[in-house]
Amino acid sequence: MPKVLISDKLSPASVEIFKRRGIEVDFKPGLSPAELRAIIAPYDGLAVRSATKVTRELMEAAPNLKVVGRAGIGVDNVDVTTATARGVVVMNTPYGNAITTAEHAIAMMFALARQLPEASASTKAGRWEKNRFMGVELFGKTLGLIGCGNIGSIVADRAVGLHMKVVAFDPFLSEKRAVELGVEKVELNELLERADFVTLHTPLTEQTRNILSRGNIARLKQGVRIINCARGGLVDEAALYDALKSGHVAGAALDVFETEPATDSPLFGLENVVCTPHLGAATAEAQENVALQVADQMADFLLTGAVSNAINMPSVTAEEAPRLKPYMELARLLGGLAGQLTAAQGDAITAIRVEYEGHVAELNRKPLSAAALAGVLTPLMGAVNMVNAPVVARERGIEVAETVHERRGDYATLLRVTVVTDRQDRSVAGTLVGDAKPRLVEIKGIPVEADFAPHMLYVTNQDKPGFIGRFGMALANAGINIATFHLGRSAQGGDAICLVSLDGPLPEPVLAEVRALPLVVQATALSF
Ligand SMILES: NC(=O)c1ccc[n+]([C@@H]2O[C@H](COP(=O)([O-])OP(=O)(O)OC[C@H]3O[C@@H](n4cnc5c(N)ncnc54)[C@H](O)[C@@H]3O)[C@@H](O)[C@H]2O)c1
Ligand SMILES: O=C(O)CC[C@@H](O)C(=O)O
Repeated sequence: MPKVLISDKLSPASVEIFKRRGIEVDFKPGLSPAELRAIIAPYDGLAVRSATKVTRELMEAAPNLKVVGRAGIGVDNVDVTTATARGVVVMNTPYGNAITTAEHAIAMMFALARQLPEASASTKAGRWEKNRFMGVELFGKTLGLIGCGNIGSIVADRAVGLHMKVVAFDPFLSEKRAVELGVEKVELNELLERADFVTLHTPLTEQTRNILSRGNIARLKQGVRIINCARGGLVDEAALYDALKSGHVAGAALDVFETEPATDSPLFGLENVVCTPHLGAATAEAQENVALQVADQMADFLLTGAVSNAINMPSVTAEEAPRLKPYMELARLLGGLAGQLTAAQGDAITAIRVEYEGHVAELNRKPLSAAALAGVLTPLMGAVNMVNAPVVARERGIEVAETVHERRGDYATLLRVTVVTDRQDRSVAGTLVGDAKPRLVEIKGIPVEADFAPHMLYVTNQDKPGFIGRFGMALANAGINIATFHLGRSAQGGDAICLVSLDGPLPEPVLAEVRALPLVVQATALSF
C-alpha cells in the first residue's frame, strides 16, 4: 500500500480521500526541515501547500518518493529540477484556488480605492474622520493586468463587470482570447502609461522578476495604485516604497512579499499600503478544492499511473492509464533491450528514435516515448524513469525523434526503438499479443518472435551448421536450463541471432564460454 505524508495544513478532506482510495496517510503539518528529513524515507508521496520547502536535501532523504503534490498553483517551494532529475513527479492544482485569488485581488483593489483598512481602524478607534477618507471610483478607470492566465482572466472578467477598461500585457495571450475576455492586449510600456490600477498575475520567473522595477514604476501614471496577489519579487519593494513616499504611487495592496513570512518591512509603516499575509488562496472553498484535487491526483498516480497537472511529465488521463499500461511496458522492454545491447558494446548514444505503427500510433505517444527512453537509458545510467528520461537525454546531447507511420504492416501494433551510436544503429521492434502481452518481433531488422523473460541470453552468430549443438551443450554442461529458444537470420548463411530465456541469471564464466564458441560473434546476458 503506498504511503503519503501531508506536511502542511491541507483541508482534512484530503486525508479522507487518501484513506478512501486505499492509501496510508500521515498528517503532520508544522515539522521543521530537520524533523521532516528524519521521517520522510518511507513515503511514496508528499502533499504540501507553500510552507514545506521541498529541497534537494529533503528529496535526498526520501529514496521512495515518487510524487510531490502541491495543493495550490505556484511550485516555487519545490525544487522541480532536482525532483525531475530524481524521477519524482511534481503536480499542482492549477484551477482550484483561482477564483478565490482573483476575488482577493478585486477586494484589494476596492480596499485601496476606498482606504477601507485605515478607515475601519480609525472608526474603531473612535475617530469619525469622514473627511480624511476620500476615495476614487473604479467605474471607468483603466486596470492594467500583467499576466492574463487563469487568475488574470477571472480578474479581467470581474473588472469588466465593474465597467473598468482592462488592458493586458501577456506575451502568451492571443488576440482572439483577449477579444473573448473583453480586454485590450497591449505592450508593457503602454500598460504602464495608461493604467490607473495595476494588478500582477504572473508566476515569478527570470523574465518576470522585478517586472515592476524602479524604471517601470517611474513610467507609471501619477497616482496609480498597485495590487500584487501573485508573487513577491515581481515588484521592486524598495522602489515601491520610494514611489509611495513621494506620492507618485497613490497606494499599494500586497498579499505577497519578497521574503515570507514578512514580519517586518518599511512598507508596513505607510498609510497608503494594504497588506495581507499571503491570503490569496485562503477561503474554505479554495482550500477544500485544492486539497481534494491534490489527493485525488496523487492517489490516481500512485495507484494507476494516471498523471494530471504534472509540471515535469506528460499527462496520462485516468481513462488512458489502464489502456496505456501494456504499451508502456512494451516501450520500456524494447528500450531496455536496445539499451542493454548498446551498453554491452560501450558505444555512446547520439540519437534515439521511437517509431509507431498501427493501433499504438493513435494513442497518447508522449508517455510511451518517455517509457522507451527510460528503458534505453537505465542500463547505461542507472535510475532513469519516465520523469527524468527526457531531461537526461537532453543533458547528454542525445537527439530524440518520434515517427508515426501511416502504413499498416503485419502487426496491428508495432513499436520500434532504434538506438543510434557513432558505430551503428540498433533497432528492436515489438507488438502486443491480445492487446496485453509484450512480444519481441524484430532485432536489428531480423524477424524473431519471442516473449520477454526476466533472464535472457542474446547471441549473434554466423548462420552455419554446428552452432546450436555446441551452444546447447555449453549451457547444459553448466546445468543451465533453457526455458525458450528463438532463432532468426537475415538470409541463409548470413547473420543469425539466437535469443533464449533462462530460469535464472547466467553466471559470468558460462557467458565467457558461450562467447568463445566457434561461429559466435557476440553474446549478451539480458535482464528485464
Ligand atoms: N496569493 C496567492 O495566494 C496565490 C494564489 C494562487 C496563485 N498565485 C500566484 O498567481 C500567479 C498566477 O497564477 P495563474 O493560475 O493565473 O497562472 P497561469 O499560469 O494560469 O497564468 C500566468 C500567466 O502569466 C503569463 N506570463 C508568463 N510570463 C509572463 C511575462 N514575462 N509577462 C507577462 N505575462 C507573463 C503567462 O502567459 C500566463 O498567462 C502564480 O504565480 C501563482 O503562484 C498566488
Ligand atoms: O497555499 C497557499 O495558501 C498559497 C497558494 C498560492 O500561493 C498558490 O500559488 O497557489
